[in-house]
Amino acid sequence: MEGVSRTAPPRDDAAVRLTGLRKSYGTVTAVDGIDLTMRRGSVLALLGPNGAGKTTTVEICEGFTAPDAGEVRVLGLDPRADNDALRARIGVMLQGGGAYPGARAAEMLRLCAAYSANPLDPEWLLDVLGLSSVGKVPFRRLSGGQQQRLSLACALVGRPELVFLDEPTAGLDAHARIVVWDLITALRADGVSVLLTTHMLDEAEGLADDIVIIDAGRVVASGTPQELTSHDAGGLRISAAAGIAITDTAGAVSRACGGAPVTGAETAPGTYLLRGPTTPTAIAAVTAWCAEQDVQITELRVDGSSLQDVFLNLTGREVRA
Ligand SMILES: Nc1ncnc2c1ncn2[C@@H]1O[C@H](COP(=O)(O)OP(=O)(O)OP(=O)(O)O)[C@@H](O)[C@H]1O
Repeated sequence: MEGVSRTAPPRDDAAVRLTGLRKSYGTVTAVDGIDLTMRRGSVLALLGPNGAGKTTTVEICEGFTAPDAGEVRVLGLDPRADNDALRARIGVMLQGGGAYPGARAAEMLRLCAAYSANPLDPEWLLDVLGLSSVGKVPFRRLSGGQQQRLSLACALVGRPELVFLDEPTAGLDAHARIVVWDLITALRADGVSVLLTTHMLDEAEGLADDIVIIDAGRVVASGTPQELTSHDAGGLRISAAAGIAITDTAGAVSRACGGAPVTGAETAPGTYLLRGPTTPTAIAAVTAWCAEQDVQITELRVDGSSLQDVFLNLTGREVRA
């Protein structure tokens, strides 16, 4: 309009931006105030134990689930209000194929490709994912791993700018898993943003630029794999009878290590973590103290600062709890 100056709204450069996201199902709080920013062109892994709220978060981003509260921006758009505009720009890996179970694999992929103005070549994608030989097989007759790979192909065939992958390698054999990892790496090199959920720490560590660990619907840690692991100093993990005086053990280790700070905690009955030095002197001090107290150690392990340890320390659970 002449004489009216319009200022374009600022472009949201994040692939995904979540602010104060909440979602409950009846009395169950699935997402309890998640804030998250995902950079465009990056791979972000959402990690968390079962029931942490990963799938709910992703479903909200995809526009399938409405949040109770909070703001959601995906490629700068509202996934529900702007669903049509967004649908053409994102790829979603639906569990179970999200398709007519009678459709043949290649047919299904071509159908998905037909929704896009500039799709990838479906035959090429079938080949890359090792599905060429089952192109004529109906979806329901494919093995679980083949169905999984076809779902991935359907998510990618439209050349999305951003793709959501909910446990993309769950149930795949080692070879297929590597194929999928290579594909995700290639997508990232092409500038595609990838948000994946996973229970596999090596997958998150190997693929992701950024990791967000969620537990009970909240973000408990986030950062690059290096940032997450460098904050955790590690320690000595001990298994012995329940109820030993672990603070005394910590004191003995500290004295042996020249007064270095050492803290001790019983993380589960009979399982202890001594945070502090993990040197041969520290280990010798632990075994000497246990010998003096007649405490039988059944396991003594040096915890490095692996993502597994970070995860365990933050959530108190193994990844598949
Ligand atoms: N449609 C639903 N109706 C009721 N409760 C639900 C629904 N979807 C999820 N929940 C509950 O919300 C919580 C979070 O579930 P969600 O599936 O988001 O977790 P998750 O981290 O993806 O778990 P998993 O790794 O087991 O898939 C769980 O307690 C779950 O039982």
